[in-house]
Amino acid sequence: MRARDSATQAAAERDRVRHDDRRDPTQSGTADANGEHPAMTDAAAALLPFGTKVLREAGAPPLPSRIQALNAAWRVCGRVFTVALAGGNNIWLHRALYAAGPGDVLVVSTDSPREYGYWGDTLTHAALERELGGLVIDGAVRDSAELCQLGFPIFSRGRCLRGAGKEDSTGSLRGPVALGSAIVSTGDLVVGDEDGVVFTAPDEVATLVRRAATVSRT
Ligand SMILES: O=C([O-])CC(=O)C(=O)O
Ligand SMILES: [Mg+2]
Repeated sequence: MRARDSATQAAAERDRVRHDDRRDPTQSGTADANGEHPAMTDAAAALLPFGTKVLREAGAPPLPSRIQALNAAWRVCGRVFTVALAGGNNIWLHRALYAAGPGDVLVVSTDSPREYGYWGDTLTHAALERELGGLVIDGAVRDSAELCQLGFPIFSRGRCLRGAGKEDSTGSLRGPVALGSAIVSTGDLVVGDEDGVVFTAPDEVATLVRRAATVSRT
């Protein structure tokens, strides 16, 4: 099977799973034939049953509201892998694809006042091949029709036609990144849905889940 065919099939399967029941931990995320979530950490699986609104009310810090799902039906939940980009250049995203692991969600800061389309269909096909969990970027993306078909969950500032350069440039992987006033670290957990994106440190997950269960009941 050609790589693109298998990536498209994988995306279709993810989309099917995601749409079946977006709040049921046995049905959401990237499930294998046994319904298991091999790429999802236990901490991410604990957050999976809750929407961002409940998690926010339970105390999870939000990312800036300018970062929204490209398709409102998408949901993302996983371990964070951070990427810092120099404005107008996406070489560190290409590097991140091969440094991040299955299930990881790339959380990306950019430092340019001008807008660029940092991510598109080519990077999405590579991310699907690498079984990454999603993209959260404080910047824009392009090729949006293809992105919506591929189903890889993308949360961004919207769309921009201007392409990003690929020259070697300043940037980093795995360091703390600032998205607005939120500081996100590799190993944090991130959840995104139609209302926005929240994140949490791993040692806060148990408390957050307890509070979220209470919020859900009230
Ligand atoms: O310029 C880039 O690498 C972003 C893009 O359009 C793609 O991934 O298809
Ligand atoms: Mg493209």
